[in-house]
Amino acid sequence: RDQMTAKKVFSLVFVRNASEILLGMKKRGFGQGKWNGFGGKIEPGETIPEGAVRELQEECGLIAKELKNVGLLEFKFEGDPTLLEVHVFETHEYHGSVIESEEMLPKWYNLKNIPFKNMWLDDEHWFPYMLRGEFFKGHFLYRGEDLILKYNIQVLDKL
Ligand SMILES: Cc1cc(-c2ccco2)c2oc(N)nc2c1
Repeated sequence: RDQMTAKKVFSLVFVRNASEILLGMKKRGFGQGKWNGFGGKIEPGETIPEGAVRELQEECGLIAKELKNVGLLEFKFEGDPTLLEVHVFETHEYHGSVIESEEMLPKWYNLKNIPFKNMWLDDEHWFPYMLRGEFFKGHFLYRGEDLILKYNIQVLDKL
């Protein structure tokens, strides 16, 4: 059946320094109660990187001076035709100071101590690719938020 696949495009930005990664505890809405990168829906009229820079500043106060696209994640929820397309970025060069927002409580984590038990279940599968600097594409099928039915991850050469 040719079902209109409603696609929603999101950004997801991780701020890195040599040994740490900045995560935000989502205080409300989608993904509430989970540590994640900073991001949100790409708005009409903005490019994906522009949306990524905007959401990062809105959610934690930092202004990214450069963004590196490190991967692409696609999510489906069983019983929901919507495809979530999440463009993952890293930044190592930024200015401003980290502030708590209504959406997010930011916290630096040592790369050896990432709180996967309080993150989306898919993160444990693809974080190693990101931390190795590999460009990855992953697809995950969820049943609710607490069960991954199927997934695949591939390492891609740069686009
Ligand atoms: C289903 C899903 C969605 C997101 C998301 C939405 C907006 C930004 O990210 C995720 O992020 C992570 N790490 N796992 C995720 C799973």
